[in-house]
Amino acid sequence: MLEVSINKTMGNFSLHSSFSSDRGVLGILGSSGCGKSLTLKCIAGLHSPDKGKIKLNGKELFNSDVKVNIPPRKRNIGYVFQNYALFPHLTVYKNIAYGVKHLDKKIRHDKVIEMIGKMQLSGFENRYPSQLSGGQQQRAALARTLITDPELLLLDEPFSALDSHIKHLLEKELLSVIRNNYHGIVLLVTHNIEEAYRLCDRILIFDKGRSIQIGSKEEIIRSPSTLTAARITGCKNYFDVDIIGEEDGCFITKSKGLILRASKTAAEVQSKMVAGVRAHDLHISSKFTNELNTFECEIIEKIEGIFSTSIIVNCEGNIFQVEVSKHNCPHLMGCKCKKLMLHIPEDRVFLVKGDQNERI
Ligand SMILES: Nc1ncnc2c1ncn2[C@@H]1O[C@H](COP(=O)(O)OP(=O)(O)OP(=O)(O)O)[C@@H](O)[C@H]1O
Repeated sequence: MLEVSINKTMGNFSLHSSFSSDRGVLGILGSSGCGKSLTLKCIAGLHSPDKGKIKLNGKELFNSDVKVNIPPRKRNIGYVFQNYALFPHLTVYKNIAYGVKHLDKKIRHDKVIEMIGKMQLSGFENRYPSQLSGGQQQRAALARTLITDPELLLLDEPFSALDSHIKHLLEKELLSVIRNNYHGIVLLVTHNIEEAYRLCDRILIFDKGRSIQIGSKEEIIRSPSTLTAARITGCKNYFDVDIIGEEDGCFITKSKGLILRASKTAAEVQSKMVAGVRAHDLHISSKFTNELNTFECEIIEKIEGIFSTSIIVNCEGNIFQVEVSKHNCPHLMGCKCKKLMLHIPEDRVFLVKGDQNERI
């Protein structure tokens, strides 16, 4: 178990990071400059927090109250950076052996060969980093870290230096390598919600130096706690609403001409809130229906993607983006009609507090 509760000021930036994580992959998500890497560096011991505590599997790594600050090399933490940080003048074999140079020669050799096999680098032992592909460099960097048996693995945007077409393949590969060979705690920093969703069990969201929400990925997508958390996790539709009543376990909300039902999930509801709904949770149809939370809407624009189309509609004065799969709704693609029915499932509408500072 990793427990972090730290404060640090760097120039005019203040970090307040507080979360805990057990085994499995925790994705750290947030916009640029919000303190993700700084948090990792504090955990690894490369920066010292001004105040707070860091505990790993019951061992105190940092505690400002009793002046504990274990040096980085004694923390038993593996750190893989964006650019892999392999030694350019050492071969793959020597790069991997570097982390266990204190071991007896024979034991060290056996360990390095075993790790080279696990990371599918057999045959590349004598190559230099410049003679490897991005994926091979990434696996060599991971091998060099995992050979030290770290209790915690920190991955700071390990895919950012790769082309997008091989990124997907390498993500899958990295994940299976980690799942098969590593059973500790993994923190993975990423900008990308899709990547976080594919690779992680839980997600931690950062905003302006603060950790603002942690939970299972399903929970974070279903119920973001703030407008920023909704936006960072890719929500396209949000609008101001007044809460005008309650009925059958739902809030009745009003936004311009739209009276919308929202399941009661928000912890604290005030009279004015922001309602959000994800583009892929909305349904549109050309057939008229009287179903609850279903409204007539007018098509403003269609933005065609490879596999799906974004349909922008005006519904009672509110603009919604709806994601429609081309495969499932081919009839909507060629549809020339201007009016459609928009269904907004009540259990997919979340309510968060409005904050003008959080608007884009
Ligand atoms: N050594 C430093 N000296 C002064 N300020 C720093 C230092 N390192 C980081 N910062 C500041 O701390 C803030 C957080 O930086 P951090 O690297 O943690 O961001 P991040 O969330 O990882 O961003 P990105 O996703 O762009 O890598 C930034 O405003 C940055 O300018």
